[in-house]
Amino acid sequence: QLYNETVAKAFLEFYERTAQVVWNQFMAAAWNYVTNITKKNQEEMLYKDVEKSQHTLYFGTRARMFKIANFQDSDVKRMLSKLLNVDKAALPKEELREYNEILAYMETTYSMAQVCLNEGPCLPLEPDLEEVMATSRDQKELLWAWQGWRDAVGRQLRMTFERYVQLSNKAANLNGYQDMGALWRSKYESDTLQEDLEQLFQELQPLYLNLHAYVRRSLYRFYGPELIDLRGPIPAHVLGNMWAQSWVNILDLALPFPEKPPEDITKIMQGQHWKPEKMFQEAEKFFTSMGLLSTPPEFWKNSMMERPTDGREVECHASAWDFYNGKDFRIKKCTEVTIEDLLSIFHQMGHIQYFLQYKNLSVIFRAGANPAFEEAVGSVVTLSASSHKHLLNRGLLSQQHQDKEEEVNFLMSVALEKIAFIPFAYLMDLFRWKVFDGTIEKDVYNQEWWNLRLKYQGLCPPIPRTEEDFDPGAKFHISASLPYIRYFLSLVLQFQFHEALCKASGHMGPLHRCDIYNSKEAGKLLEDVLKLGSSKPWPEVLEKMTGETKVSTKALMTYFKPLLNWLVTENVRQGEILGWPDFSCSFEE
Ligand SMILES: C[C@H](NC(=O)O)C(=O)O
Ligand SMILES: [Zn+2]
Repeated sequence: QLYNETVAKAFLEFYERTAQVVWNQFMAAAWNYVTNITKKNQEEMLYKDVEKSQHTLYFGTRARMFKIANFQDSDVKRMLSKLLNVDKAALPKEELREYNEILAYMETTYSMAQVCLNEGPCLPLEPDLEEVMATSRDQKELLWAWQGWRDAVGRQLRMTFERYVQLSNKAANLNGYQDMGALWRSKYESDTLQEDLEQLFQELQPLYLNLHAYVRRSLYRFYGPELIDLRGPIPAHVLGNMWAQSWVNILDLALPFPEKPPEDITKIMQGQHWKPEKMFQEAEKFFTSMGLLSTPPEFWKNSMMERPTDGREVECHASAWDFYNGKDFRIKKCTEVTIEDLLSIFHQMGHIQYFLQYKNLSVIFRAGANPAFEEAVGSVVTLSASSHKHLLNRGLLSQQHQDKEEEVNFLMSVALEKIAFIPFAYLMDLFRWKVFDGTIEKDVYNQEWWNLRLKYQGLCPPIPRTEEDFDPGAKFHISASLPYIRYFLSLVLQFQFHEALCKASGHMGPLHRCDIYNSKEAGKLLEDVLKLGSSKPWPEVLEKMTGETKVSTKALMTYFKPLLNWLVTENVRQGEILGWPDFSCSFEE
């Protein structure tokens, strides 16, 4: 029986009404679990997850009966096609339960893991181990934290991860995808995604290789030749971050003009007695200054802004939550009073602003134009918020600091965050796509992980690794089964957005001096994009914002041009070898 468009619209309305309730109940149960990790709360969450999957499956199978090809209404067609992918709900009941238990086990193992000192306290990742990785300059202490974390998390997850891969691929197959990597990539609605990503990566290589060579020299000066080989990869534990994904914490070792050190904004914040709530208010104020939406009272009442002190076990990894009832939106973060955490809160508040802007759309369209758009919104605001102009205006700097040398110092601090991140963000899903498609077999997970870390990031493990280890599992998004290519694409997109919003705000001059704070024009441009959610193909949404339909590295390269010039000159002066030719990391069979 040919279902027609009228029936389809009624079907979608029925979906809409029921989905809001079912999704809201699941989100509430999931929130209760991650902010109070107990067996009971896990059971409650798993139960609500089953209900959500039953709902998804009920509507997903019935959506198949519509011949949408000859429908007129493009929204109806787009909504129905999105319902067709039911993800893990396609698994048989028993396997779905096993899969959900595996997902909960991996994420909980990560969130509860600690590294214990010989005698004395056990340290959690946030804030303790991350603090060690950021501030210690004793490579033995760094090694202790680096190895301890991987022993406590990665090793525990290895076997479970193998079963996770099997069930993920089975779910993907049941939805008509080759493997789970193919299902993840389908969110970008592009049949040239992988080639386009490789192209973007290649364009950014000169910037990364020059930064890598320069930082390697800086680390050589501090740690000496027994630790750093000027022609080789950098050991992964001395970059200021547990995963070497951001190098901003070793700015003091890599400052181009050390005689002009930047002000320590963390110290200034602490000196001004900033508290987490004030950090959240500061981030919200940025958005309202642009004429964008403010957060409802529920946000301030229900968010978790600090690690609880009542003994509750929580998942500290920062995240933003939409409860799909148009009213309840939250951020969960174990906030410390630091500039790094302030910028992270700007990022999370960007997710909240997206939720607020598209809250009146159908639940089916309450998502970013693609996952990278979701990540880019908060990050683009962070580019303005971290500018000297903005920090000075907000009383977080005492002077503008913009002579030529201070400007290079500033751009270096941004590059240590953004440019260092490029190869890490790229390889995270290169690894998982290969695991899902079988290119990387389970008995060489760790060796292949480090092959990619060497090839793309120019890093080696500080000590030989074995196949007892599972180092990728020591990164939150792998334990939580969260795709990561969104962050790579967002890295390029946020500079494209920044250029467009700065232009709209009437900014003149270098891109890195732009601050869109208070710009209603920039706010209007951003609002028009965010309120579309995922209702239109993302190239159309990108064109609305930037006039372009393709992701382009041009804006990013413009932003960092002064730094690249300085880096190339400096690296030539030092006679640096770019890259790490003919090196391999030592590996125990
Ligand atoms: C970049 C990414 N941000 C996030 O998860 O919010 C990370 O932390 O690895
Ligand atoms: Zn994010």
